[in-house]
Amino acid sequence: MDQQSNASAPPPPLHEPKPRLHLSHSHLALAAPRLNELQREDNDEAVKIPPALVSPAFTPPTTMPGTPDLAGVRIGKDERELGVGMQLEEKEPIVRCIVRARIPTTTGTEVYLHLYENNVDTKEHLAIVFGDTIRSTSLDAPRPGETEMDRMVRGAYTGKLYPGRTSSRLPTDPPIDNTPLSEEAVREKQDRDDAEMSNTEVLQLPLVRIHSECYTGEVSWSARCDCGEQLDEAARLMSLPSLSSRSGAGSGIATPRTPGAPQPHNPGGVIVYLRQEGRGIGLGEKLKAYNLQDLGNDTVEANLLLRHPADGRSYGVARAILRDLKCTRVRLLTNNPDKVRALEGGGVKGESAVPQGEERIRVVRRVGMVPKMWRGEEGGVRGEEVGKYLRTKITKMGHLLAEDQGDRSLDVLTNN
Ligand SMILES: Nc1nc2c(ncn2[C@@H]2O[C@H](COP(=O)(O)OP(=O)(O)OP(=O)(O)O)[C@@H](O)[C@H]2O)c(=O)[nH]1
Repeated sequence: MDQQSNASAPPPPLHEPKPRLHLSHSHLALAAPRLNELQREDNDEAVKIPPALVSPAFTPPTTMPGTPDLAGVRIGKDERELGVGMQLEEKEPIVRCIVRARIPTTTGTEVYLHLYENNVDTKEHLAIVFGDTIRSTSLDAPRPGETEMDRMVRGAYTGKLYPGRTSSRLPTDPPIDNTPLSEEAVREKQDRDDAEMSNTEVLQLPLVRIHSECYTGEVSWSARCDCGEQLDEAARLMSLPSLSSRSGAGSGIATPRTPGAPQPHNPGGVIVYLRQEGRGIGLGEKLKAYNLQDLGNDTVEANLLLRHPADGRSYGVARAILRDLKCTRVRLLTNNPDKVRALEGGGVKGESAVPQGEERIRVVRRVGMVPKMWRGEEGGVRGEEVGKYLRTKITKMGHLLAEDQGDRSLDVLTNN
């Protein structure tokens, strides 16, 4: 006998298979000299036994004080132009937040984990949301036939859940308004000149990090890369109390507030966690790349020797997730210019089709991520291997770091 269910009908699937990435000739050309050298060595049977692996150092779960200038640096014209390493997408992805849940963390900060589905791949991309002001439009949208319990179970509630709660909304909540903005309203918002924003206004924009999955750096304590440290640091910065001016930067301490003065609104933060392991090549291929690195290649050469692009990632899903979270003007934590370009819409072939009634993302400021080792701080990932990796990111992948920071850091790295 059919059982009556009061659960809402599942939404239609969003997924369509993603076209395979193509390797450009320039990638192979870059790798060719090293490839020839390897082949020559191979013929001579002279492949050297790799030096012993350095023991992996532990990436501390907590981060040290020390805060970059959270107002960030203005984005210049060059950073807005299309990069060479980026994978172009055929169309703007569509995303939908399937479920959200509160996660109390070991540092005491509560975050809201949002799990997304999309129409370009079958991966479970995530948004880790800090603060209570950022909400997902697709999660909050009512679904036909759903009950209040359904809404609470999928995380579409306001405030906090507690035993016995029966409504997903609080009596004081304003009605849900999911009407798309008119074209005129969008244009009006977009026309505002970001350059005219004061630092105080900029600090009211959400802090965003687009992070790509790194099993080795985040789970198995790898000191080959800085991924684990960057994830911890992004979380630490997003957990800081509202920073209302630059004077708080550098100390890791929020600017003291004058008693009675209006409290600055905390803009919150988002780590978009993309399942693009190994810069998009997957864990298996990344492990092969590590073996090629032990054989004397750098991180870019190793990818190319495996016939993968130096960087096989794309950021359309991140763009769509940020729009879903209504984070359209952001401070972006990154050294990677491709992320700035891609978020602003440079990652789609031809004209970027931003869905009607939605805004284009603007990276109003870029906040650099400087490794602790470079800042002369304790902790963080250190060692010769991460040094080489960071140097390659600067010299071959165009990562943006101030000259003096770069030079100093390279000294630290090479004298290690
Ligand atoms: N193929 C490959 N991938 C790596 C290697 N080391 C780290 N990764 C991957 O690189 C990605 C980390 O990049 P991110 O930290 O998101 O970004 P980024 O390009 O370094 O730029 P930032 O925003 O400045 O950190 C993850 O997917 C890692 O798995 C490597 O040696 N080879």
